[in-house]
Amino acid sequence: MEMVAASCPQFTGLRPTLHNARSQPFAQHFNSQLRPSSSRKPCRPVVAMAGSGKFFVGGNWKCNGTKDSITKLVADLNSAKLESDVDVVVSPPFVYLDLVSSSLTDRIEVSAQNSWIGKGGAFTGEISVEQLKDIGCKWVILGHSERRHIIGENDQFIGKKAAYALNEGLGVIACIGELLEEREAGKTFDVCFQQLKAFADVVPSWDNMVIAYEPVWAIGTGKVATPQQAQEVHVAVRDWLKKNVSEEVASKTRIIYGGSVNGSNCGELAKQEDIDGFLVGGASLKGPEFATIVNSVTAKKVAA
Ligand SMILES: O=C(CO)COP(=O)(O)O
Repeated sequence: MEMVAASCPQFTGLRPTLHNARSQPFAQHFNSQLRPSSSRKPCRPVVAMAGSGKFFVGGNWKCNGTKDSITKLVADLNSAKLESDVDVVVSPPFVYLDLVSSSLTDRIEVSAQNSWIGKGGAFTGEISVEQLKDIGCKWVILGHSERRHIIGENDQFIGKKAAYALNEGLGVIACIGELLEEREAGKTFDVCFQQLKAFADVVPSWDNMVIAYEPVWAIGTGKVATPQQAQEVHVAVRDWLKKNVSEEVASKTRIIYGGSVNGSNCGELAKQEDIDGFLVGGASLKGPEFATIVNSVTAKKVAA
């Protein structure tokens, strides 16, 4: 890490220098359920490394797996050799969270794929932040494009979920990214900035936030963004944070890339200065390949 700190600005804090409103009334209704900001508890850091600039790799298992396949995946992860200077998180489906959380090595933290917007109660089918913490979850993925575009969550609803989770002490992996037609219309930055702003408007702190840039056209398609395409957006996101939040948040917040990352393309992506890790879908279901992606931090060190 020392060699990296000496030569790579992104590990020193001296960095050079992207909806669907299915039901606005639904989101508005729950706005009123949130406590006013003045009565919120200050954000409790759950993970000491958040904001440290450490490489971050998350595995989003989405709606995949069975008890048998997940038990095997956990065994593979438990025996994998992982570079030490990487934050590693896996995100199983809700029903397997407890199983994973109780059988996975402490080396890897566990994340949920969603959380309720406020305190639990009469919300059929939802899972509260309090319940996630109860079973050892440290993180939650919010704003994933599948929830934005398939389930219909809008920017404000997602922002409020993030604010609630952060206030209650969970780390948030906040996803942003453009659709193919938005990219082709030259709106990539506009879309990402609008999604970012919805987070920035409400979150109490960026200390436990990781931003995942996931171009929707690259998710599950095998069509990975080129390292240059990803780097270009990561730089723009960092610049937006610098101008609209603070220089410190811009330099400390990890911006990770997601979209068809695999064991073969991770090295070239990791070398990009502003790519601070990955959010991996399909390839995270294979323990050895996921380990290769985690260990792509070595490519970053060499590049630095
Ligand atoms: O959506 C993703 C991670 O959240 C990326 O999925 P894939 O890696 O399967 O493209």
